[in-house]
Amino acid sequence: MAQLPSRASTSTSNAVAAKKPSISVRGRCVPHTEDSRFRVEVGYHAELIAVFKSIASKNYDPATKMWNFSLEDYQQLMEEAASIASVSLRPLEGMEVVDVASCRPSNSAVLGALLKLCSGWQKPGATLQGQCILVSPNKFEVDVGYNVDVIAAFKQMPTSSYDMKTRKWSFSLEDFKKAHYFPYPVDLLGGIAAVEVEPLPRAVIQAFSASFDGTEARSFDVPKADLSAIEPSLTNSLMPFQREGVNFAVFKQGRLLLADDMGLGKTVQAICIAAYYRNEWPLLVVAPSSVRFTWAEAFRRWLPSLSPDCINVVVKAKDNLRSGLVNIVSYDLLSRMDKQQPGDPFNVLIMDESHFLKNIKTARCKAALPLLKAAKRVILLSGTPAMSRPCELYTQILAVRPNLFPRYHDFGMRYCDAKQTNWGWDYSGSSNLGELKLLLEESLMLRRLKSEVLSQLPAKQRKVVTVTIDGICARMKAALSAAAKELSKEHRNKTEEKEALLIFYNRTSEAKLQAIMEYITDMLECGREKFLVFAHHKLVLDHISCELGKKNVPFIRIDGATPSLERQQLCDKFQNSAKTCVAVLSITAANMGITLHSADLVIFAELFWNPGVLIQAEDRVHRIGQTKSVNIHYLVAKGTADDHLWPMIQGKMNVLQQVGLSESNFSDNAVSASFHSKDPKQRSIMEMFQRSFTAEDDMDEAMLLEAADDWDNAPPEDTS
Ligand SMILES: Nc1ncnc2c1ncn2[C@@H]1O[C@H](COP(=O)(O)OP(=O)(O)OP(=O)(O)O)[C@@H](O)[C@H]1O
Repeated sequence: MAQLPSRASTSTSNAVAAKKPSISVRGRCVPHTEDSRFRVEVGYHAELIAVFKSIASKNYDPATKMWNFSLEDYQQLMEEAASIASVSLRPLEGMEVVDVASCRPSNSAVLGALLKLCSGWQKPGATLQGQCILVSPNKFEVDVGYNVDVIAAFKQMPTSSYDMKTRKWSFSLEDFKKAHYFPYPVDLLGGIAAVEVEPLPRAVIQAFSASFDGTEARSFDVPKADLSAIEPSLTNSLMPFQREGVNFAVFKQGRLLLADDMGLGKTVQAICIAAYYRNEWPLLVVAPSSVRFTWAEAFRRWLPSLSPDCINVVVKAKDNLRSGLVNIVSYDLLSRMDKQQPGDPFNVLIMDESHFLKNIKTARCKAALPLLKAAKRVILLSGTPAMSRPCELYTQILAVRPNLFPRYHDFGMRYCDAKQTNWGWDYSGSSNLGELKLLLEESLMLRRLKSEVLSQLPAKQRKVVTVTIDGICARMKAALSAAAKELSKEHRNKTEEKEALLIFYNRTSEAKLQAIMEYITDMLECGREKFLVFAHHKLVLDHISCELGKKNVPFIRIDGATPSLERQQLCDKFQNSAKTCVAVLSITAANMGITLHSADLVIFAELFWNPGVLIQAEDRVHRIGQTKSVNIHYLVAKGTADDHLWPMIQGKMNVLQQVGLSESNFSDNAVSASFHSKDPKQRSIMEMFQRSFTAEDDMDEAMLLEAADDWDNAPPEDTS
């Protein structure tokens, strides 16, 4: 049996002395040629480079192979460098010395040693593997199988506690310092050859350094920002939670992911945060193309002192991206303006609907990343930062805190349940979601739910309405069952499988046309004054519009073909005219950036595979200003692709809920149970749906949308 250190032998001084990290890289800060800058003369060290890259004012000089920075960032750089145990930087002469010891009394040694544990903990011969997981801001758990030596080691920890229910041991972070207890359990277990315990990730240790230390202010003690320089008409309009949002942003030095629920006023908060940094403008707002003009309108409303001439909405790729004090551009246009980008960096950047950045391989993300890297203030906005799974958060984390997870693989291993497959690594899963939620909230994300901050906002009621397709003609029935049969076959490859799914989805839209219109007619006849109808296929949108026209029902329609400028006018018409009672909306083109809360009913004529998009669409009515209880009706037809889409939506939603990114629960509806098919053949189709639509979602979406367009452009089939 391995010899365990006795409690007496782990007195603080001995343990720390024994574990004192050795410094492998020494460097120094010296004044740079340019005024108000300094450079760091130091040899190569990967972690230190990651710190350098995270500093807003960084600049690399290829001639000298040295990094230089603005003096404004001196304190931040020295503090971050101090947390790397093996690095020592001599302070800048003549500058106020950053007394790391006084910043983090006794913490830096502990922290440095903890960070050192993040590498080299693997034991190739270990037969029992475990993992440390953060379970609250000051507590972590060790998830490891039974081993008598491990239990003995755990019992030596002063704060250890055993949960009989979960059968897990947990320990306090803060007591590391308080109890002068060192080393960490991973080290304590170091002597047990058969056991390997993965420590907390480096990002967690850095983000929660205050908890190890217990002296620094934690983010819930966010100080009140001084907003006196901002025009009072704006600051006085802020609701208390919005004011807290601005405080948080200033506390985080203007770098954050504001992930408030849809409709909580992220726009006004972002404008106020940007206004706080007004002396660093020009400002760039990157938004989906459909909401560019809504942004311009919001600046005029909230910052009336800003001359309208200063607002530049970019509409063509050859327009000047930098001609205004406030510049607004769409993601797609930005990716076509690459040539213009080498210019002065934008110091202040707002990225609306930042989940648009979820795939690093897309042109829009590639175009945005250099701007994000160069910007000093990065304000990301999204009510749904991840639409279906944690890997979608990575680029947003990288944009706000580049040094938290410089390597995607590390993030993937920890939070995406990364698995090696024949085709490479698969990061589409999820793991340690509780820890990820804590980490995001501590380091970069602020998310408030409507239920928390708007007690007066009425509830949202969801209902699954089973519609029948019994009335469809025999030919269509045959086509639908052929599509279902085709899907249940063995497929040679994923492309074939997806094609079969698409055909089934498209056939479903045709089959539902009649039932959808019957339901809408019922709603009109039973006196529903105003409601939204969302659909995905053009065929369905056209059918609804045409039938409403025949019935002389005034309606508006917003789809992918509606010009951005017209969208706001149509919304105003719907909001202000009592006569306009239906809004016919495309799920993909009208799910964001618009307010239609004069209605209190939303009907989904079709389902969509991405639950984030559905929730966004629902929240066009469930937002500030809504006074009535909101009803959402999902029309689901048995015997169609809906049987499979609905359980898939529920599954994805559960993952988002665990990471705190959705309070919406699609599974609490009693009706939903009936959509889990018991037929083993159908079940396998459902699994196929899940498989096909979980990997490479972007590709799927593009492919699906394209396929749906092709389908829509084909002559409609007889629906009688
Ligand atoms: N402090 C405020 N005073 C008055 N109206 C407000 C305030 N904050 C927000 N609103 C209004 O609430 C509505 C929702 O705000 P906004 O569109 O900014 O929400 P959001 O969080 O960006 O939503 P989404 O994520 O859906 O885009 C808008 O009509 C906005 O004008």
